[in-house]
Amino acid sequence: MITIGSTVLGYPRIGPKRELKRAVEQYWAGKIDESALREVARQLRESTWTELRDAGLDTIPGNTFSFYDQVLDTAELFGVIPQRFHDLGLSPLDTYFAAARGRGDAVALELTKWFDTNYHYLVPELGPDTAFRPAGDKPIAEFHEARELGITTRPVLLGPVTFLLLAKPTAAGFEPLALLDRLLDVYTELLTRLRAEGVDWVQLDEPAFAADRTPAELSALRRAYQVLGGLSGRPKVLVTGYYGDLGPALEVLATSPVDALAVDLVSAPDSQIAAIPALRDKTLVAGVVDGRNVWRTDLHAALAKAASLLGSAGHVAVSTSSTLLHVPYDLDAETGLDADVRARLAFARQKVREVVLLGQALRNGANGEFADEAARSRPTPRRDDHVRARVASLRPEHRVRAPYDERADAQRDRLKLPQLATTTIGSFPQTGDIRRARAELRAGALDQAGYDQRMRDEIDRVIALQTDIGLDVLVHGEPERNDMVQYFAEHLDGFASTEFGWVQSYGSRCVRPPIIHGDVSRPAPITVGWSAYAQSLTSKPVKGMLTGPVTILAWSFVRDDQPLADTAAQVALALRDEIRDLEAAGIRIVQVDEPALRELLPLRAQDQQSYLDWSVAAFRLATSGAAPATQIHTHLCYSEFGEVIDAIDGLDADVTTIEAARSKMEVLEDLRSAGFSRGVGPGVYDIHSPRVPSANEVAVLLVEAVRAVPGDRLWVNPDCGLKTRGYAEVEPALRNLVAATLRVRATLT
Ligand SMILES: Nc1nc2c(c(=O)[nH]1)N[C@@H](CNc1ccc(C(=O)N[C@@H](CCC(=O)N[C@@H](CCC(=O)N[C@@H](CCC(=O)O)C(=O)O)C(=O)O)C(=O)O)cc1)CN2
Ligand code: MET
Ligand SMILES: [Zn+2]
Repeated sequence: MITIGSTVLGYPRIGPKRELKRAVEQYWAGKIDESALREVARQLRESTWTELRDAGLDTIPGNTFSFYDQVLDTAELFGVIPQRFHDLGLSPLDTYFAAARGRGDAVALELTKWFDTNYHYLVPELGPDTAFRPAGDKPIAEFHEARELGITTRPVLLGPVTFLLLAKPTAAGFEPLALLDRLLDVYTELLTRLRAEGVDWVQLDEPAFAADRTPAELSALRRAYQVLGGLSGRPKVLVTGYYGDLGPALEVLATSPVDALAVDLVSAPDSQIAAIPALRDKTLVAGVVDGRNVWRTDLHAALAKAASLLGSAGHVAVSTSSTLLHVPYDLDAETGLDADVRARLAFARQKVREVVLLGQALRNGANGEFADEAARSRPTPRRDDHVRARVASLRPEHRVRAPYDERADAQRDRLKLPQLATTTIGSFPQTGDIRRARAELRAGALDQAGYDQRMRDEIDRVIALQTDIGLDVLVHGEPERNDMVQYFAEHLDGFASTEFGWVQSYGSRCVRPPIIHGDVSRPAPITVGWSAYAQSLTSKPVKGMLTGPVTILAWSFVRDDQPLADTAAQVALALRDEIRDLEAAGIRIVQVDEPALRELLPLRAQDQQSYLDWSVAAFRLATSGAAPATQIHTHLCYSEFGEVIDAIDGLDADVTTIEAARSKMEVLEDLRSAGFSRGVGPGVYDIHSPRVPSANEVAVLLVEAVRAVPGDRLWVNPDCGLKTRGYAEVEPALRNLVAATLRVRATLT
């Protein structure tokens, strides 16, 4: 019998030194050709497979590589890249990239959050006329490519039901799930072909079932795996449902004719496994090594967890709780980490070793290597008694500001802003010059004073440009920030930053999530010097710019020895002090960004209220020390916010700027029905696209917005920061934004 043994459910693919990011961006820039790009990709796959084999895993996932995104790969595989991209007449690879990034009038597929992670996928567009066809052979080609190296892989595919649930309908009222039978036909064809090519096992990922699902969706799952499990001449099928508890889907899958199920025992330790007799015929892949965080596994506890399944399943294998896509490659690449912090960490490569040790121990009992690794010391997190005492002494009044009306009056008198005040979200383009300056500082080719001067020069330029364009509330442009979370992490105690800990966020864009390993405090002001410098250049208000506590947690690896709420309160106190210092330096408006507020929302409704309670409380703790005359803004993006609209109201920010351009201002209706009565800035410029909106387009959106929000509470701004764009687009777009505002403002009384 072919058993799974020890395995991982997926692996990073951007390259240990971001080789794929660099190659793809060079290809887009016309600096390398397709064959050079494909060679980089091939080498990355080869080194991944060889590394996983040499580490001693029993089975190795295949098809985990992607040039951009695995959901887009699936759409391509089944021939449903929308026609507008084929009409461009490009090569298959360029058609694929056009769908990812847009080209000319062919607007890109929508990019959206992947479950509760900081990864973003491209949303397939499906309609009643969608016809699937087996259009690609990526999983098959990569299977052969590995086999030629003597390595047998288990191709990983996105499961059919999750694929449909992630898609968006092209016609109102259409449910992509109605396409299930058509889609199962092409999956049937693919599985049959994979078997014929020699594939023993395939993995079908159904993470959509870690969230609440309707009875209709659960029966679609049942139907899908009755059909696929019932095929003759198919590979063995492993179905995964990671990022949480499978809930009722576990029984559905257990009673379907598939061979193996992977369960996430890290996020959902109390799963109902023992109560499901049907699992006795199946292989259970026990996800006991955390695939989403960077802490070393407690090997004894993990082994006990896996062993406890032995009576419930026909066979037990050991694995990660999810794909390893969300963790960095290799702890050994880091040379600057504190030894006590390092001793608590495991990145992808170290997690593979943990899985191997656990697999061996489950089969043959713990060996010496297992015992050594399990016994290796695990230093306790750094304690800061001052911070702990401060958090313990918090009272409800530390989370309440003066009533909004009172604040609004004080702010109106102090700021004297026009109706439809114009502003931007904070960052201006991160040019090659800015990044090079930072790289030179790191390399020692530029000293701190020289670096600071380059940043001040950039702030001079950005303030002058905004003044010339005629914006009302200015920003300093955030040139000094490598990333809106990492930058704060580098200036707070209790955080560690990595040098090479890159994790894919979308396409070629990566982040280095910081690690919150101990109690958090602020040794010195962080942003005050930059904001005060920018304010010294202009009489218009310059917004102070901070990242909020929820987003800092969401985009970091967070200690798991205390509730997130406690860590959030510590971060919030540091921000509260920063706001006080900004006020003292003459800053009149402070924006506290919370783009990840929606992202961290738990997948299951039963867990959501307690999350919303602590996250809103953390934001209020951060901001409520501000004087009534200080205007607090917040900014939200990258999600549909309808579901959390009450929480947004609960933030009690004076002004909320929110992504809206692509959804044609739908959020205004959500805000209105929630009785939201403070300032709002629905984005009128889609910064995710290189397209420059015309003044007319912006005016149309504004005319709609003034119907919903009175002019003195309506703000005009782009959807998000401008850091990923170039000046060639940003400058005309902002000029059009201001022109449109002046036009619409003139129509107001
Ligand atoms: N953490 C986080 N998550 C987020 C967002 C975000 O802004 N931050 N935004 C949303 C969308 N996600 C995004 C994620 C990444 C980027 C992004 O632009 N990332 C940059 C890296 C940003 C960075 O860390 N820059 C560093 C390092 C830059 C770099 O690559 N330097 C070169 C050298 C510089 C040169 O010579 O050009 C090198 O190290 O080789 C810096 O500026 O210092 C990239 O992948 O290109 C944008 C959006 C949601 N999630
Ligand atoms: C992803 S939200 C970004 C907010 C930040 N202030 C910026 O403008 O870049
Ligand atoms: Zn944003």
